[in-house]
Amino acid sequence: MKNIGIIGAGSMAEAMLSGFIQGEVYDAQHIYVTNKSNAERLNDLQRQYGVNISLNKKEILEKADLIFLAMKPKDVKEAIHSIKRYVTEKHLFISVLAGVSTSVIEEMLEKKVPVIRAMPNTSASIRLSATGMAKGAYATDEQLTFAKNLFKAIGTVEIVEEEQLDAVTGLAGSGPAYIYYLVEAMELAGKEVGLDEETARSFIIQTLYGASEMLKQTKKDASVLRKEVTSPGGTTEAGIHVLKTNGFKEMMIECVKQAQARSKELKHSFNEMLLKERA
Ligand SMILES: NC(=O)C1=CN([C@@H]2O[C@H](COP(=O)(O)OP(=O)(O)OC[C@H]3O[C@@H](n4cnc5c(N)ncnc54)[C@H](O)[C@@H]3O)[C@@H](O)[C@H]2O)C=CC1
Ligand SMILES: O=C(O)[C@@H]1CCC=N1
Repeated sequence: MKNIGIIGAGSMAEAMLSGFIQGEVYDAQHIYVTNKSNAERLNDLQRQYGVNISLNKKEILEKADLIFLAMKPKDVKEAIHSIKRYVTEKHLFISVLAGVSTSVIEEMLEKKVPVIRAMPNTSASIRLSATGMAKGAYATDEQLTFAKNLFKAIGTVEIVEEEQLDAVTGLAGSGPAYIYYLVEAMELAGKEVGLDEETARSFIIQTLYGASEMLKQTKKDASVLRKEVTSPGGTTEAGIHVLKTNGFKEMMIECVKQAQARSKELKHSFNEMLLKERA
């Protein structure tokens, strides 16, 4: 695929194009970005990354053969309506939209277009995304392999059943935000235990990084690694007791389940919409 077109120039789009450029997967000159009408945002992206920009959807579809859909789910219908007349057999679509199934996109495009769904996260911007991926009815295995290799350049990729993408969204698509929220709490804790902001932040980042690498490199269960930290009657036990007695695990499970449920809600709302339109 020579050129990519990214429709929707927001947080996820920027994370991906940044990763593609950093990973030398696509030169900026081969990336075309558009959004609904925010020329200033597009100019900022062009200044920062050197990508091509245009508010002319026809131009984007003519220039690019690989098209990323990266608008919010609520905007997908209008976005697809604005491009479908320009879609040809040269196009392969990769959608990163939460909760919008490939069949819905195919129906909105009114063509048997190859569509692949990817659920990355914003760590793609530093090429450390965790991406789940599934192909639609008209995408080939070769196209799925191409898409997988593309996202492997900006992190890890797991091919899943499309039905599992709601779970992937809840766990990993939204996952960075849970960690950032934990860090916000730890930063407040650092302040309350008498550390200045910069010192606390430095300790927190290294502790998170170290724990992440311990999980990755030792391949030990988190419960085992936690026990290795927890001296009987020591400081860790005192801290973990607070988490246990306040339902920390139960809250995290519910957090992920609610995010998955929202992804399913989005999916069902689009299916309902299409059913009504067919009627
Ligand atoms: N932000 C994240 O961490 C992740 C987001 N996603 C998915 O990526 C998509 C975008 O999310 P964000 O980047 O956070 O949203 P965002 O609001 O930052 O970006 C959305 C972009 O779509 C553009 N847009 C809206 N209507 C359009 C139209 N008709 N034509 C062209 N562009 C249009 C907007 O101008 C905006 O630039 C969502 O579907 C979300 O589910 C997926 C994984 C992670
Ligand atoms: O919050 C959202 O809906 C998007 C999808 C996964 C992460 N952000």
